[in-house]
Amino acid sequence: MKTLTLRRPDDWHLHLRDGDVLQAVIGDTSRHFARAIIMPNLVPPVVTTSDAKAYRERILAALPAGDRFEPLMTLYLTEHTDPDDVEEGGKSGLISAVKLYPAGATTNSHGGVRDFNKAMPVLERMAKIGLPLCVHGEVTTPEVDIFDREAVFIETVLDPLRKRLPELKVTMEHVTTADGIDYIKSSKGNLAGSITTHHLIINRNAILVGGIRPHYYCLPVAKRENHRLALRAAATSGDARFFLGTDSAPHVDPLKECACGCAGIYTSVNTMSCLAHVFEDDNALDKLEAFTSLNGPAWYGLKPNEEIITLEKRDEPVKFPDKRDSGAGPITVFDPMFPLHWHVFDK
Ligand SMILES: NC(=O)N[C@@H](CC(=O)O)C(=O)O
Ligand SMILES: [Zn+2]
Ligand SMILES: [Zn+2]
Repeated sequence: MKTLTLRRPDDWHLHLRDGDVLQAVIGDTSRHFARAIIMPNLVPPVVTTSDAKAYRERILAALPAGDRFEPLMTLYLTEHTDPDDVEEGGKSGLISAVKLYPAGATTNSHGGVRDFNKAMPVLERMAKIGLPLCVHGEVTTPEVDIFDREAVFIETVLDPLRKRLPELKVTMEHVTTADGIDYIKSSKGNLAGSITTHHLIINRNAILVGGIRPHYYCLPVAKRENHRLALRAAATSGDARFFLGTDSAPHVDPLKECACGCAGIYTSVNTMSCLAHVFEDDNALDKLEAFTSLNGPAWYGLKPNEEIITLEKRDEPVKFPDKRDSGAGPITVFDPMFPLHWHVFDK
C-alpha cells in the first residue's frame, strides 16, 4: 500500500461565504487545511479592516468544535479604499493581502476597480509595506473573447502595473493559461501564482461536450487542453512560484442550474485526494508537499505548518458526498470524473 506523509496543507485562495453556507462548508476546509486566504467577495464585500475583523470572527465561530484553523483575511480593493486603513490592517497582522477584482470580472465584482489610477495610492502604500496584491487576472472589455481574457489582462493591465510599481508583490490567482505560467516564470521574485485543483483536471470540454454542465463552470473559465497541461507541468515542477489555491467557490444548486448560472466549483471536500491522484499520474508525488504545504507559506512570509497529514492509496475508492447540504440549499461537490483512491488521514 502506498502512503504519503505531508506537512498539513494550506489553501491560498478560498471562498467561505457567510451565514448558512459558511456554516455548511467551513468543516470541509478545516478538516485538512491549517490556514486559508479568505476571499472578500461577500455581499456587501469585505472592504475595511473592521469588516475583515468581524468576518474573521464569524468564520471562527462557525468552525466545528475542536478544529484549529487560521483564516488569513483579505480586503476587497475599491476605488475608495483608504491606504491608511490598509496599512493599519497589514501591520497589525489581521490583513494578509488585498484583492483586486476588475469590475464585472466575476462573482460579486461590480464594486471592484474600473480606473486603476484611482487605486494607485493604495497600491503604492502596499508596495511600501510589502503587502501582497492578489489579482483576479481577467479583462472585462466586451470585445475580448472570454477565453483570451487572462492573456489580454497580463499584457494590458498586469505588466504595465508591475512596471509602474516594480516593488509590489503580486499573486496571480487561479492561473488558467500557458501564457500566465510563462509570465510568472519570466519574473524575478515579486510574482507568484496560485493554481486550482479543478484547472489541473478539466479542460473546457468538461463544460460543453455532450450537454452544458454548470458544475464545471467557473471563472476564469477552463481553457484548451494545452493550457491544462501547462498548469500541470508548473504545479508538479516544485517551482516555488506556484502553489495551491483551490478557489473552492460554493454556490447553491439553484444558482448554478438555471438560465444564467453562477461561476464557481466546490472542491474543498475532495481536493487533497484529487491532487494526490494528479501528482501520482505525473510521477511527481514527491513534489506534492511543495505545492500544497511549502511554496505558499514561503511566498506569504509564514512558516510551514508543523502538523502532518497522511494519505494512503487503497483499492477501495474514497466515498464523497455528491452534495453538501446547507441551510440555503444543496451545494454540488466537484466530480473529477475518475475514482479517487487516495484517502486522507489527519487525526
Ligand atoms: N472562481 C469562480 O468561478 N467564482 C468565484 C469568484 C472568483 O474567484 O473569481 C466565486 O466567488 O464564486
Ligand atoms: Zn477570481
Ligand atoms: Zn475565487
